[in-house]
Amino acid sequence: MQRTRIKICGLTRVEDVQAAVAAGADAIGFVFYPPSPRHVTVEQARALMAHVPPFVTTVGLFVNARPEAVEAALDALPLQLLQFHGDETETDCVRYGRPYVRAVRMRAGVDLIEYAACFPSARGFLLDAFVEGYGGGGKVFDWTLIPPRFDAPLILSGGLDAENVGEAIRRVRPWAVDVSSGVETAQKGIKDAGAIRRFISGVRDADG
Ligand SMILES: O=C(O)c1ccccc1N[C@@H]1O[C@H](COP(=O)(O)O)[C@@H](O)[C@H]1O
Repeated sequence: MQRTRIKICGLTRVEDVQAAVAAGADAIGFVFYPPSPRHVTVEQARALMAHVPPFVTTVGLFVNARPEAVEAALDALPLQLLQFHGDETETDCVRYGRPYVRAVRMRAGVDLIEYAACFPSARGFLLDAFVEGYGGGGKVFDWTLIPPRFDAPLILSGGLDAENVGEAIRRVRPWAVDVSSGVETAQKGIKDAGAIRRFISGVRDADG
């Protein structure tokens, strides 16, 4: 059985980075999108990333960012993977010459196979529920919209938490899962170490 990879996203505090790493996260996401309550500046991200050990992937999340903003982050930070979560085209995503995953905002009518064909350079597709404000909405989408045969690595997100992640893995069998709201305290951007541990246990239980 494949071991489902786990990304914890939207970290804003050192203690949350440490909690995610200690619990066994494979990847840590930083949100460079000013309207988000999880937004971090390049300087904040630099301080947080100093606590990420080797072999934990650092992911930079961007939403319709100006190229200069993405380049400034890439110049200053050891980002290993980019996550484009807005309306970026393939040309927008590929211009940095870095590995990236393309977020797909899932709702009725989205044809994932057709969508993926427009992004042949993507390393994988991150499926999130369609919400106003682009993402991090804590909303689950209809997993039956995912075609049963989909070749690229699929990262499932959107409203996952410790209670539903096991069922999500058993039904979708994604390459990875990604969570933000589902491991937070009542305050967006502030993670709950216990919720992170429970989420990761839920993934491991489903992996068997
Ligand atoms: O986290 C945010 O604030 C955010 C803002 C804009 C785009 C994406 C964002 N987060 C990503 O959304 C998905 C689902 O998050 P959730 O678990 O439902 O809260 C996830 O990939 C986050 O990284």
